[in-house]
Amino acid sequence: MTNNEWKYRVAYLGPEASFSYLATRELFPNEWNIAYRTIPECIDAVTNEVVDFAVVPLENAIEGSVPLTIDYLFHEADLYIVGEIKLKIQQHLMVNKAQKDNWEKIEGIYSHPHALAQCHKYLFYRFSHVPLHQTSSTAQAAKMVAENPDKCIAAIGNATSAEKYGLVIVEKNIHDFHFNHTRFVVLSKYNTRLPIENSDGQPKTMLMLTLPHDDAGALHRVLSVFAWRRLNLSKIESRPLKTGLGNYFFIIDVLADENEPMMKWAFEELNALGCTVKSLGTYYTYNASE
Ligand SMILES: O=C(O)C(=O)Cc1ccccc1
Repeated sequence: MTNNEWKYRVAYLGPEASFSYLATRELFPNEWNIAYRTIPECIDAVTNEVVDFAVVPLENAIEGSVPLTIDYLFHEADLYIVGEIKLKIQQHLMVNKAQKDNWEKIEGIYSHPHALAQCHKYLFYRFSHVPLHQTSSTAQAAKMVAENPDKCIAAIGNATSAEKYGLVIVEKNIHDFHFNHTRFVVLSKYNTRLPIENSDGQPKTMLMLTLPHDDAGALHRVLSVFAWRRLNLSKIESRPLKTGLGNYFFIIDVLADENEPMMKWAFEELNALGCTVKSLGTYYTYNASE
């Protein structure tokens, strides 16, 4: 991505060695990557043009969508997805070197809520009596454990964070399901596309859609717009509109380019049906998983 005069500034959920950092480094190895404390701060940095891109987690294979990312994109931002990366996620239990012989007596386990949830069974069967504490990221948990050598506590995160913050991994691969991948998306203020090498060449378009109010069969009609045009959907999900119980918006991923004629006509028909549709743009996926 580097050209000679300009280094892109890329926001990620820090600190260094988080999974978001690993995803960012895969896609932007030579750029100027900047750590932020929360996902909304990463998104705001793009909106306010403090950075050129943000890399944020969107969906995990075990835990499902990252609601904070999806809701913030719908309610608070007006950005495009310009690329995607799929990263294999391996969660390990790690402690401070000073506590390495006491690790079975840990008094607290710290991590990002998604990481804690990905290890739910392990934690339930192995450490059911130990309080779990949420941190802003897995790397933040590792950093905190490193800064508190006197406390008998553990973090859950990746091997890079153990190395970076000088922790000892005491149990490897504690996530409950072997297939554990996360989709991270690259956000931009502009509807461009990252030139992703080694993508599978399959364009994908993410739509955010609201149905006309109280209209029986509305979702069926929306799906038929895609179905008879043979536009393949890879995801559909509803999220609360936050205007009252029972009010939702839909996130729909279509395996097609938004500029294809079939897609243009689909947008027209959706509008004619009374839907509000917003395309977050077409992008390609980089597969960093093994
Ligand atoms: O906490 C991190 O390291 C993140 O980047 C967020 C996250 C957490 C768990 C799985 C994937 C991403």
